[in-house]
Amino acid sequence: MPAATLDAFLNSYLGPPDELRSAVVATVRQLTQAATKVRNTINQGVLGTAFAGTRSANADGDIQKDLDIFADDIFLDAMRHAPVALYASEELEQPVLLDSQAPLAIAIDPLDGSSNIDTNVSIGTIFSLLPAAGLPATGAPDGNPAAAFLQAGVNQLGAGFFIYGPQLALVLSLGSGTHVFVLSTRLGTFVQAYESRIIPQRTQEFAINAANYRHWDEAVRLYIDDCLEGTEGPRGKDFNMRWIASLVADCYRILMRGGVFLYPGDKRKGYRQGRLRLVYEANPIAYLIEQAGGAATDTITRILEIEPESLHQRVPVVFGSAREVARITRYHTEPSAIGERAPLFSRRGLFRA
Ligand SMILES: O=P(O)(O)OC[C@H]1O[C@](O)(COP(=O)(O)O)[C@@H](O)[C@@H]1O
Ligand SMILES: [Mg+2]
Ligand SMILES: [Mg+2]
Repeated sequence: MPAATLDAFLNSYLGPPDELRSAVVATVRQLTQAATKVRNTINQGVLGTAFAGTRSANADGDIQKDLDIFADDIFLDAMRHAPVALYASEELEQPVLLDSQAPLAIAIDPLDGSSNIDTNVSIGTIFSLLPAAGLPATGAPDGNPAAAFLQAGVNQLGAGFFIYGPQLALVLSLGSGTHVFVLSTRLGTFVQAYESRIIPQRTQEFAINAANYRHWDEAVRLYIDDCLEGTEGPRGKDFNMRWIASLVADCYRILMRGGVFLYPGDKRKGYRQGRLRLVYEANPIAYLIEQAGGAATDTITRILEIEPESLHQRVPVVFGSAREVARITRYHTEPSAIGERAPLFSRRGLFRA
C-alpha cells in the first residue's frame, strides 16, 4: 500500500535510530518547505515583477535570471535549518560551509529549465544528498570545500527534484525505489501519488534538441536518423519526439511513460561535454532513473560511476528506458556495425528492437 503522505513515507524510512537517516529526513522536510515558497512566487508569474529581468552570469557562464537567484537564496536559507555541512549550487562558484559538524552535503540546481520561466512551462529544483562525514569536505587540506562533492553518484544517500508544473510534485528516492508526491493544497501536505515508478524497458519516444543535429557526432546522428526512418528504417517502428527544454519535465515524462533523453556532447564551442552538470543535474537524475529500473550513461559509461573532477563539470547525458539506453551505447561502441548501415540496412538484425 502506498504511504498516504510524504510524512508517513519519511517516518517509515527512518527505521531504527541512525544519524544519517534522520539527517536525510530532516533535510527533505526543509526542502519541501522551501520548494513550496518558490512555487508560491512562481505562481505569481509576471506579477512577481522582480523576477522579470536578467542578472549576470553564473559560475558556468549561463545568464542568471532573478528567479534563479531567488530560488537559490530560499534553498540556501532552508539548509541553514537542516543538518547540512555544505551547500553547493549551480548559482554559486564555491560551496557554502554551513555547519562543519553536520553529516550531509547537498548539491542543488535551484531552478532548472530557466529558459522556460517566461513561457509558463514547467521548471524545477534538482537536489543530490551526499555524506559529508569522513570527507576532506569541511576542512579540505587544500582548503577547497568543493572537494566534498567530488564523489561518484553511487555515494548519494538520496536524490530528487521538485517540478513546478500544473502540480507541485516531488520525485524522490532514498535508495529504495523512486516515488512521486504531489502537494495537496486541500490537505496542506505532500501526498503520495505513485509508489515505486517502473520505467518500461522499451520505448518509441526520444527527447533531444534536434536543432543541434549538425553539431552532433556521427553516432548520435545515426541513432536519430534510424529513429526518424520509422517503419521504413532499421528500427521497423515509428518514433515520437518530445523536447521540453526543462530537464525535470523531460525526466518526469519518462518516469511516467518511458522514453529516452539525450543531451550529448557536440561540436559547438563549450559543448564538448554537453550542457548538463554532473554533480547537481546528471547524478541526481541518474539515481532516480536507476531506482525506477531505467539506465543513465554519458553515452558509454554509467553516470553514477563517474568520479567528478570539478564541481561544475558538464557531462553528456543519455537516460531513460534501459534497452534504448543500451542501444545508444552500441551506436557509440560498435562503429563497425554503424559502418555497415545504409543502403541495405545490414545492421537490421543487430539494431531491431
Ligand atoms: O536550451 P537547450 O540547449 O535545449 O538546453 C535545455 C536544457 O538546459 C537546461 O535548462 C539546463 O538547466 P538550467 O536551466 O538549470 O541551466 C535543462 O533543464 C534542459 O534540459
Ligand atoms: Mg538545470
Ligand atoms: Mg538552474
